[in-house]
Amino acid sequence: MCGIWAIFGSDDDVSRQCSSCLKIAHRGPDAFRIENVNHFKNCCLAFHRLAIVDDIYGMQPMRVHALPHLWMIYNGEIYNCKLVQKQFDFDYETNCDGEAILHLYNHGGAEFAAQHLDGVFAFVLLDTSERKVYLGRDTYGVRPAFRMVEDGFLAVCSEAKGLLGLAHTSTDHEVDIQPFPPGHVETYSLDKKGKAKFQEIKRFHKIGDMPKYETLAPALVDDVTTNIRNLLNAAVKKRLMANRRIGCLLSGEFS
Ligand SMILES: NC(=O)C[C@H](N)C(=O)O
Repeated sequence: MCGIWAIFGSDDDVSRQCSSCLKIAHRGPDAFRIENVNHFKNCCLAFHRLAIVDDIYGMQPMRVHALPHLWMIYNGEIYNCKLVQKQFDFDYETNCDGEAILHLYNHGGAEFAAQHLDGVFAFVLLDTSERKVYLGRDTYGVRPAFRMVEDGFLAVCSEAKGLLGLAHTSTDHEVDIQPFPPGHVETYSLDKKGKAKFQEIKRFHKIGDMPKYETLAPALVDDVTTNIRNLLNAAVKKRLMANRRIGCLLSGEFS
């Protein structure tokens, strides 16, 4: 799982507000971190981690020495992290899958990054040099993300309950907490006071369109059964990039 929580442009006491992130503590049994960004005092990022890849250096908010202006939290698995490293000749600092997002963003922007991720993800990326915040979510919305925007205040969380009680002027009944739309990237700018201003929302991919990244899908042959077996094998294989010894791939329903 993993849980992400972030606020920008708060007028309240951030050190008090950030305790709301504990409402999603169940999403990350391995470690948690709450971080307030220097020079961006009214913003805060928090992360609850279920460590799947690089449990030593993969903690978040993720930062790398080569890109000190970027702060990122994400919930997800990026199956093609090694592939994009080779493709674009990125110099990774960690072995964590999400580092790909930072380098892809640095290479071509947020939409480009989201388009080149083969995986499941919900991310919040803060670029302190551009004073911009980017939100992104995978095409199928496998990883959850909710957000609330209220007059310069932006709050994001893996679960809606992490946003309750945060609004400055509205009550929880009035506040507009929305699921973040799958397959989209949204941009906010931060003014001098750190207030978040909506800039744009872009659909980076939709179901049915060919993805921009190189798929590892095997070539189709004339036999349907062989195709199903090959595609299923490839789909399972690409998900085996985790450091965890045991995994469970499940599709189904419990009633
Ligand atoms: N689990 C996550 O959502 C983040 C990342 N893939 C990790 O292993 O920590």
